[in-house]
Amino acid sequence: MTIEQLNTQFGIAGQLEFIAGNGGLPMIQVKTAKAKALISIHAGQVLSYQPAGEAEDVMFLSAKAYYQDGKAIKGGAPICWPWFGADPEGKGRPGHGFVRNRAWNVIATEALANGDIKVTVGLDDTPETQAIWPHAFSLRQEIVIGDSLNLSLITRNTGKEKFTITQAFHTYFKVGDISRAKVSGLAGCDYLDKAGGGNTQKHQTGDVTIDAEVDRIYLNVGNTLTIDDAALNRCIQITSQNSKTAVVWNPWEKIAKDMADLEDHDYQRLLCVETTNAADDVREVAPGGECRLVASYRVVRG
Ligand SMILES: O=P(O)(O)OC[C@H]1O[C@H](O)[C@H](O)[C@@H](O)[C@@H]1O
Repeated sequence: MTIEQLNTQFGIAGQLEFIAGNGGLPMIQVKTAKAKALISIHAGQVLSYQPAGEAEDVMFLSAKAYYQDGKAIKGGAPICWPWFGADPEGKGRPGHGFVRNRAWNVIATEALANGDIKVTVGLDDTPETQAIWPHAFSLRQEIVIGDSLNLSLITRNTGKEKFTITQAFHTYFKVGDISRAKVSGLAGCDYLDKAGGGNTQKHQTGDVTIDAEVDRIYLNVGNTLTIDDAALNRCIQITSQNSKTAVVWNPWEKIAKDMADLEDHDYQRLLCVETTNAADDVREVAPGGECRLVASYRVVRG
């Protein structure tokens, strides 16, 4: 569909507009009394979310991000699906699955009675996806933009055999200074430490602080985590549903330098705190069944 057709069918006057974004990719711009947001239809990915009255975006978006078919967009809230991390079957398929680098569809847009905007984007199986992952599915992301940002990722099994998935909202949060940021809510949890390519189980005591590469899958987590960002003088509260694992990732200096789609110093300004079903938190979806992963983000002060 052209931008004009998208606006005719799904635009909401004064609040939601389709635009040609970076790389000419179709994007959805939302501006309401409560917040503004930018959503890419490519990858079905929220790129930006800023509540009204806040000086800074909640999300980090790389100035060197790719905006092209076949590539993931570095920043915002990429969707890892139907696997998180390396190919679980070791067949050489791409890390983090195959939906973060291809076009999705707009399913619906709606202005809710409370002033929030709801956008639903989705992807169904095609012969191309069947060749990568031989299952029939309907994947939907419901994005509700208001005082908080609520993301629901809904997997429906439209085939005749059960399948299993792991998945993530691989969200990049913007931080003012990584050396003064911390994550609370994970004390007492065990985690798989994947930094440096390792995979050892460790135990978290106290808040998580970052002064080197961090790549961890926390196990048996609760449903509220908080990023305390002293430099921006704000906290971001992350609440989840149907998630027993959370990933904390920061590439630190060397890996950031080696990534073509990050500026050298970006590691100081980003922190991924990912709401996931990862590691042993594997979900089985029966024929006709569904699995719903939910993450909500809210800026909290004081
Ligand atoms: O660069 P990407 O493919 O987007 O992955 C970035 C990172 O994502 C996750 O957090 C993984 O745990 C990391 O191992 C990975 O390096």
